[in-house]
Amino acid sequence: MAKIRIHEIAKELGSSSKKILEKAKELGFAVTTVSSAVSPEDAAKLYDYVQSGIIPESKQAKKSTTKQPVKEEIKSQTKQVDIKEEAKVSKPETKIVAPKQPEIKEEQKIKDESKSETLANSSLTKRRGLVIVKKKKDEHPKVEKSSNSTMINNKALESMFGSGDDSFKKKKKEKKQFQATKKESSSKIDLMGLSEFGDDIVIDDEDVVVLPDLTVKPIETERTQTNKKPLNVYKPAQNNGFNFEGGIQRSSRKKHKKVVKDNQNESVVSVDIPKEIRLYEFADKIKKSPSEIISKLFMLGKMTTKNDFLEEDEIEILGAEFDIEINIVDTQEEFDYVKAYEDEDDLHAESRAPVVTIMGHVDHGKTSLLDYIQNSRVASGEAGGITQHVGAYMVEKNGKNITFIDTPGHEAFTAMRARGASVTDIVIIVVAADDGVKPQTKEAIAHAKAAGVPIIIAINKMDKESANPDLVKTGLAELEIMPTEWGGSHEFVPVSAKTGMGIEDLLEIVLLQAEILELKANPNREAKATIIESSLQKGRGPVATVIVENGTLKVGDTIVAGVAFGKVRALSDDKGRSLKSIRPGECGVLIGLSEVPEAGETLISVKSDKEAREYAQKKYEYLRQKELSKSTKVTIDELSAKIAEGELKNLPVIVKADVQGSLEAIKASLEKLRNDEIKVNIIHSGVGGITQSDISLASASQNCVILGFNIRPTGEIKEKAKDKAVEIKTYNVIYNLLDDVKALLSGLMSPVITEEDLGQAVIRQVINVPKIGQIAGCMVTEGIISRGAKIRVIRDGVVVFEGNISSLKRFKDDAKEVAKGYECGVGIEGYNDMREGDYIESYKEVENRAEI
Ligand SMILES: Nc1nc2c(ncn2[C@@H]2O[C@H](COP(=O)(O)OP(=O)(O)OP(=O)(O)O)[C@@H](O)[C@H]2O)c(=O)[nH]1
Repeated sequence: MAKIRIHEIAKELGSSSKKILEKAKELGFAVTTVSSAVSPEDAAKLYDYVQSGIIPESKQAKKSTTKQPVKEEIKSQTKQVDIKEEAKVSKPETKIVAPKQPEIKEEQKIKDESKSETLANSSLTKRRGLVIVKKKKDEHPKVEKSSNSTMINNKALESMFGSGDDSFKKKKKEKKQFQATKKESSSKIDLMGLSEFGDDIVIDDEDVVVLPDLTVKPIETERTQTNKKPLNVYKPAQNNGFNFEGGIQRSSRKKHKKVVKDNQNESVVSVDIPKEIRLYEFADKIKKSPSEIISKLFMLGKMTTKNDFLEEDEIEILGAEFDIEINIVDTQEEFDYVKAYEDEDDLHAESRAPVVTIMGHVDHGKTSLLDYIQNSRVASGEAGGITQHVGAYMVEKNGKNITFIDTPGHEAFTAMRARGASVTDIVIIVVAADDGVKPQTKEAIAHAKAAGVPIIIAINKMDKESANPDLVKTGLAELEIMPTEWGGSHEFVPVSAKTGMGIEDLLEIVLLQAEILELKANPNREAKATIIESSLQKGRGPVATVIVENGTLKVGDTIVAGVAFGKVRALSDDKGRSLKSIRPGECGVLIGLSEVPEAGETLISVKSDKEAREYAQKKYEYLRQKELSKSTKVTIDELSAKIAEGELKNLPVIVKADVQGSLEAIKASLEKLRNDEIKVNIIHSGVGGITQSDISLASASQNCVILGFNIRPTGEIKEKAKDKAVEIKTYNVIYNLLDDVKALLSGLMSPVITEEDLGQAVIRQVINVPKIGQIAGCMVTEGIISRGAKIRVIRDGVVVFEGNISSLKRFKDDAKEVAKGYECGVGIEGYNDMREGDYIESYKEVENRAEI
């Protein structure tokens, strides 16, 4: 075989002859000049060496080249097995070198690419238009490998086009290096079983090839998008590889957290929260936005506004939600003048007068009893004979004072009775000996028991012939009120308010009981009293009946009672005699307050006007805010209930009364007047006469009525009411007021429709009249058949039709009605299926006014 000269090889390789000569020498070829020639095999080795720079095979190649014939010759010799095998391993390439020169070039190209790839590895991810594909190991001849590479190339492209996802993943993979927001699954592209394709980008240049990446556009698009990322709300969601829902929510929370954290850096780990706090104030205290609080509460089923007051449990839950330790502080203490009063030590205490409440069923004689005790005629002066308001009276017995609270017997005063019992030391329950235990007797006992006060039973009307004290005793025994003679612990005193029988005994038992109770108070300090009733009196202003619990109330004292405050201008007893002071356990009437205090309110004497004003103002502000808050704060349940209420018809009323006690009683009774369809809606109420603004308010509300109790409208007010067509109704007996309202409500209710049967007729014959239809020949069997009335057709006891009569004739004449025992012809509107033997029933619908 012709030898090849070094310079020829150099020429072919595009290198200098000198360099190739050196390379040949390095391979140990016997060459001296560039004109020296080498065998084609050696030339191939030289090619390889120059191109790859790898020597190893040089000597071996030499060896094997020289030994090849030997190997072939001694193929069968076992001694040569090692060499043969070695040769086998190292040979394949050699064998195909010559015919495969172009392939070598191709491989070289690939290698060049690989090399450039290797160089590019560090900056690989910045490149576009190239995809790194892992090469298969050199197990196959290079031709195949080369074609394989082409195939891989094709397959890769195919895969990229066919499965956009995969290529996308690949891109993500690359992108990941410079943007870590998208954590996509890093699944690998499986090309021709090359499961590691697309794996980590740490590339061994022997094993990879770089392929053109035709998916460059999407990548660019995505990159552009990526660059715009800051606006992307889903950003955190992409980060967490879970579900979107959670992702979005978490994202927002996370985002918030970040913002809040900055705020929180101002430290909110533990905070003092006042008991009464509005939502926005709370938000401010815990460094959150009100909307965050509102949405938290909304999740808990509470609809709130930022001005609403939060309830204690809401505050606690919110604290837990935001992980903040909350100490609830009671700010009411600020204006809790009662507590401030009680906090002061009471070292000195003297015995005081007992406060007694008389309770009992209506007409059992409470007022008569008190009247007798007082030696006056209170009962006779009362309108309708019913006590209208709570009064307090004082009597003297054996040089000691006893204060009585007279609670009205009407059921409407239940609430006030309960209140009366709470300031009471002893309760006398009056039971008429001729009537026994009645519902209000039971109620009174329940109140007294609840207040935990001793009960004395006065069996009244003992003068009556029908008096049966045992009836009272057995009735009360059922309520666990046992007389002492039956082994119980309650005193039963038979009395007569009419004759005065037993009344002295009753008073003595009261004093005895008071002694047992050891009632004590300190008369030498500021007064603490309870408002029993209050009213606005012309020329006197707000007037309040009080019972002093502790201390002494004196004229000139600075006082506060709820939102009312002032100086005691005058004090008087129940008979109007002026007093200088009222001692503990005693009662009296005072004037001097800034406004009408609520019945049941505690009154305290304070040291300065400023103090009194501050307390009152703070309480006023507190109540006002509370009221405002109450009107806006609704739970979801309440909301739906309110919507349902919209269906409810209501009677708007304005109630005005002379005294607070009556007003409360009327309001309580009116609120009870309701059913599923209607209710009374008290749009305004107050103590005092009817004012211009009451009229304006009433005229602004449709169908509003002004109800006055023990008050009369003056000429001017009357005029205005007439002008504005506002109805004013005044009363001096509660029953009458309630009856009238009931009647008004009944008018609002849908009428009750009832049926009135008129009569029945049996059909004996049915004839068809052309153009008219069926006419039934009937015999009236009961009552009458009336033409104007409604009818129903009854067949075998079953109603088969209901409607109206179209014609009713007696012989040939039209008839208005046909009575029992007569025959008639009946035509029915729109009904032509009458049969012999059917009954026709005639009836009338009557509308009755509904009553509540
Ligand atoms: N015979 C007799 N009649 C009495 C006695 N006590 C009261 N009455 C009469 O019973 C009626 C009701 O008496 P009141 O004192 O008004 O009864 P009340 O329990 O105060 O009634 P209210 O104020 O409506 O709660 C009056 O007609 C009294 O004259 C009594 O001891 N004997």
